[in-house]
Amino acid sequence: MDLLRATLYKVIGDGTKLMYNVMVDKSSKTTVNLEASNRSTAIPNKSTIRSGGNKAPNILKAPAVQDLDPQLNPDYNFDNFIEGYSNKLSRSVAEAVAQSPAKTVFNPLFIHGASGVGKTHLANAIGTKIKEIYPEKRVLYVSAHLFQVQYTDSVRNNTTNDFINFYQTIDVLIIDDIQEFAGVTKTQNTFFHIFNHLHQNGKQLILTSDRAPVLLQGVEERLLTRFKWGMVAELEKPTVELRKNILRNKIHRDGLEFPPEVIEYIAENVNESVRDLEGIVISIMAHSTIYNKDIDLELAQRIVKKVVKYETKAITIDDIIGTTCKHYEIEPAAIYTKSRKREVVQVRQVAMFLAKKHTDYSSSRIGQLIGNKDHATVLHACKIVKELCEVDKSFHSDLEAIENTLKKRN
Ligand SMILES: Nc1ncnc2c1ncn2[C@@H]1O[C@H](COP(=O)(O)OP(=O)(O)OP(=O)(O)O)[C@@H](O)[C@H]1O
Repeated sequence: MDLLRATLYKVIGDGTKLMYNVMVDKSSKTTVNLEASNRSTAIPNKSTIRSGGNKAPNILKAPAVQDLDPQLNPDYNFDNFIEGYSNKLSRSVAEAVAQSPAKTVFNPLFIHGASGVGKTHLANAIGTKIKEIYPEKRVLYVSAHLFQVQYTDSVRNNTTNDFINFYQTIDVLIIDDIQEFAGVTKTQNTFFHIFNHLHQNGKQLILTSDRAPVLLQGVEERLLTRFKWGMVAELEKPTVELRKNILRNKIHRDGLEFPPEVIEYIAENVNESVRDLEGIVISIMAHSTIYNKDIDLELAQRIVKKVVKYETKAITIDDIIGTTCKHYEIEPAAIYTKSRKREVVQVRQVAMFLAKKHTDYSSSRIGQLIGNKDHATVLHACKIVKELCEVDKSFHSDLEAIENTLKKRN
């Protein structure tokens, strides 16, 4: 008793009251699961509760709502989850679940999408909102990885019953990155039982994954079918408009000011993940502060280039001809004619210049492919284009526009 008391005071707090009840079932040699109210409990003084981080679920602590740290990130809420076309559906469903956990048809709610599109944010937002509206609910956010570690520990320590009992007391269970369960059969099996228990008892499950259920290889079919019982909602890659809004919001929240063309540039070129957008804002801010430099397009371009993998799919002569003709509004067929019309000649020259700059073809080959000319014509075209660029602003910006279109075609 003394040892137990001293340990409880140390771990939970002074004055923790220990109540226990030992039942031994000699006939079956199995552990008896008791209802929470009958089970041994240790109720800490409210003033001395310490956040244990739910690292290893402690059955002694399980029944007290106020003693369960939901492990939610309060920075991830609905207020700062910006809505756009690509996440509208998922966000609406998430809000419905937050308003009425386990009372909608969205149970389980399975949110999937590529890395950095906001799955963890949205899942946390649901949990945070539920805690706001229903403080008495036992909400728990846990990564699939941590769930698996806890399960493995419980097997090692022979406390798997406690582990399962603990999870069966949760009202809203959020498991992030469920794809991590692939290939770990025993964890899946245990989760299957927890899932069934919670679902049958009217508890809400929220799962996130980097892929849709049908693509989750290494996850048992019986789990996959359950994942599809409720709502499978995809968070798509953010559209350019959403990226702009997220950027503006972040910049505003951080008390910064970025010129509009910088926001446009970042939003147009960083199109995979919101995490990348946030990283770029931080890098730009750091560079501007450390080097005492204004935030301008040039700085943004330098930083974006380091972060974004420009897929350098080789530019072809056909790409160049197509883009240049489109820009100058002439038919590509005109390039291959003998026409000496000024506009056709100029388009040929621009195409030759761009081919020299962006492809590895020799001048003779470029000449052959663009209007069947010789290599001297190609070199002459390059010289003319360069000279024109230096003296004619509008010609220069035409060329830049064509080059930008060529880069973006990837
Ligand atoms: N719509 C949004 N509005 C505001 N911030 C967002 C939005 N979507 C994502 N974010 C932010 O982007 C970052 C990455 O989001 P999050 O971690 O939720 O992505 P994820 O899809 O869970 O990624 P992963 O699969 O790699 O874990 C977070 O800082 C998050 O706040």
